[in-house]
Amino acid sequence: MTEEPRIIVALDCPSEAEALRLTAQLDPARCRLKVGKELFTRLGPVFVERLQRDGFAVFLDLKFHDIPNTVAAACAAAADLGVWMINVHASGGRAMMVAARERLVGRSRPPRLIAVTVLTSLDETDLSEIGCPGDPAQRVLQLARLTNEAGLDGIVCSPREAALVRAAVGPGLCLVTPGVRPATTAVGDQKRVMTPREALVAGADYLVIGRPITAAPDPMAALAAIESEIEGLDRPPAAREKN
Ligand SMILES: O=c1ccn([C@@H]2O[C@H](COP(=O)(O)O)[C@@H](O)[C@H]2O)c(=O)[nH]1
Repeated sequence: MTEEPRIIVALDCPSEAEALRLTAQLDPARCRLKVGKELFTRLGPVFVERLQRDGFAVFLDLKFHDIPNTVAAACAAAADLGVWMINVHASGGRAMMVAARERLVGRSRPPRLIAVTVLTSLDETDLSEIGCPGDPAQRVLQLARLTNEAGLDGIVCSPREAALVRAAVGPGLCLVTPGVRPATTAVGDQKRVMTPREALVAGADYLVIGRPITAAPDPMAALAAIESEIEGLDRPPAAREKN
């Protein structure tokens, strides 16, 4: 595999031993890793540094959502770890996203800063219950536009909204999509999903995939099957230009 990996494996594990058992089977040339709230709360920055020493590019998925000053400071702390990508919630608003972006200016290798639009575990009914009635895709689009205006590098959305967002904001915004399920795997708590191939065809730059790989009997074989499914698909410009 010569090109930069488009698959980000969500390393959602209950312990360091379990996480290392998995990463020992994964190849940093073929996937990036996403460290989320569970692992970071248990193991902290030291574990992130360990993964990077092992050669993995790390997306630190802590989804900051707070007042601008607090989020900007948290982003600076995350950037100090030297990770590849960090994120905030777009619903924290324009001022919060701008503050986060500005706090990263001047660093020699800043992380890519992206914003979560609408969690892929939510559908129209869930959104209505939290006071946001309407089509999830329209809300994603609204938050994608706001994120773009705030000058961030990309968004997290479901692959179902990728084509709509691409058409509206163009090739410059990086689209990172969880909610990806190979046809034979369980959907679980995800509600807006597509297969890996469908996601890339729709315009996703990166696929975040957890349980279909991490819960597989042979994680590397599961990753290889996904690679075969997406082989030959062109990389969208946002991913080609900025790895
Ligand atoms: O909208 C979102 C934002 C983040 N996630 C994260 O992605 C992975 C998905 O894991 P699967 O096992 O493939 O469902 C997980 O770490 C989430 O926290 C998301 O799913 N949706």
